[in-house]
Amino acid sequence: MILSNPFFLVLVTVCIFVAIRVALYKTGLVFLVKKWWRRFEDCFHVYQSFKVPELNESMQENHLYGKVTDYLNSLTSIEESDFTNLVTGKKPNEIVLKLDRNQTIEDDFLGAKVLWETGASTDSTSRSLVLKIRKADKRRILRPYLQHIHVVADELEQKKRDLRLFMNVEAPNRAWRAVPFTHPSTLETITMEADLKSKVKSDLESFLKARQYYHRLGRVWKRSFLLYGPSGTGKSSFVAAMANFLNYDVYDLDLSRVKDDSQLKTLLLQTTTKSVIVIEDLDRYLAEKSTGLSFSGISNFMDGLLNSCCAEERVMVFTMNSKDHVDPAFLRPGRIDVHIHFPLCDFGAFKNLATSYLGVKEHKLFSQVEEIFLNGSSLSPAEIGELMIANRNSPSRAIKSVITALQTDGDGRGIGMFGRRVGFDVGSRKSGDEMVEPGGVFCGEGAHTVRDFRKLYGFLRMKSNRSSHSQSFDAGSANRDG
Ligand SMILES: Nc1ncnc2c1ncn2[C@@H]1O[C@H](COP(=O)(O)OP(=O)(O)OP(=O)(O)O)[C@@H](O)[C@H]1O
Ligand SMILES: [Mg+2]
Repeated sequence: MILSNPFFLVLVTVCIFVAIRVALYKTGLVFLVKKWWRRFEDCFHVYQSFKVPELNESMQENHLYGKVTDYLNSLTSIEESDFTNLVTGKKPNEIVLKLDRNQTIEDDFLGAKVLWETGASTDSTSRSLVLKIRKADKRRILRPYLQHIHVVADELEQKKRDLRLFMNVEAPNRAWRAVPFTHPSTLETITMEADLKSKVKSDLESFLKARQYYHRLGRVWKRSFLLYGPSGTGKSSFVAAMANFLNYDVYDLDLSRVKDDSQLKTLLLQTTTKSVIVIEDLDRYLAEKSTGLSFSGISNFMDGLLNSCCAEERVMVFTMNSKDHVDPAFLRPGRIDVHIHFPLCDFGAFKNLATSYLGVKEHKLFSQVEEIFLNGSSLSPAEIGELMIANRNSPSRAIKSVITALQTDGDGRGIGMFGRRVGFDVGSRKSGDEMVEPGGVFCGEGAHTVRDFRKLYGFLRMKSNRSSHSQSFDAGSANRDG
């Protein structure tokens, strides 16, 4: 009676399925079943195999083997492999997975499944890899798949390499001297508006992927940044952070060591791809006019006009304290693509610094600090950072020392920053745009407007209350600009 009841039968069947499923997953038998299923499925497909030996016929290294190995070790499916090696990576505490011999690893490409088998070569001394592609997919995916491996392996190689810092020297036979570049600054350690930081990040990311795009437009694949702002606001640290993010070498070009335009050309010619070329304090050089370099020499250098071989895949960065007195021709779109303003600290930046330097997100003294910032006082992140580092064992003491410094050294400096912020930017800045392509400008200014008005209000209040402070404001401002 019970057996003939359909509800009972359904219930029993469901229970049996659930029990089998639990048993399969709990015991790991599911992997065995998957393996058998794959073998069964493979019976209905014809595979074509391609061997990638470690050594070629003249016993030299086959570069493709290294690239494929790097590529396979980067696949997430390596974790599914029956046997993998765990080895230490380059970074401290990093552990990476590496395929062992006689393993099979699966990969998906354009909807097709491919298999890689690792094994010893026929002579059993060198190793080899075997790619198995279904015959039905071969024509469609083989070439693009190998191309894809090349691209991914090159990217991985780029990430692995040790960065170098090049400085121009006045030696007869060589233009640049290199030292290892180990600056610890990263985009994460730089205090700047979160929105602006993510814009810079995505700008750099899209630059890295834009080779075809630039070439289609007939443009050299390079991007130029202008970092401007008072001393100690993080411009140089940001250059290092950019280089670390891009994984590019840095060429630090000291213009005072360049005799003439032709030497400048030679220096550019001797830079390599995947590099950040930096000229610090360009405004100072242009103001001094004491070098043998001409306007066209410098602007051609900035354009990377010589030809694509020496300007491709480069990021150029120019830093300035102020762009007010710089000929706008130097700053026009195309010559400088992105302008980034590095202001003195406001309360938001102070809080970010307190979080990273002191580990405090909130503090009872913060309201007092905010009040002082609203009154127009400010210091550079470098100045505040130093006070915090010196007092890092006691956040209260650190914040008190910042308050004292703001009241003494920082009086009126924030107003100077404000004065610059409301001023019009270079001609390349289009109204309302924070970023314009090409020749885009993204400055943190737009987002600050409300805060700026509050600062202006604070400043006017301060001026009317304490007219004697107008002198210290001027001095602060002069200090900053000088
Ligand atoms: N925005 C910031 N975020 C985090 N640290 C900062 C920031 N600005 C400055 N610092 C710290 O202050 C120090 C000096 O900064 P940096 O040399 O980058 O300033 P700069 O703008 O290049 O100054 P200058 O115009 O004098 O060359 C660095 O040690 C850096 O860590
Ligand atoms: Mg600097």
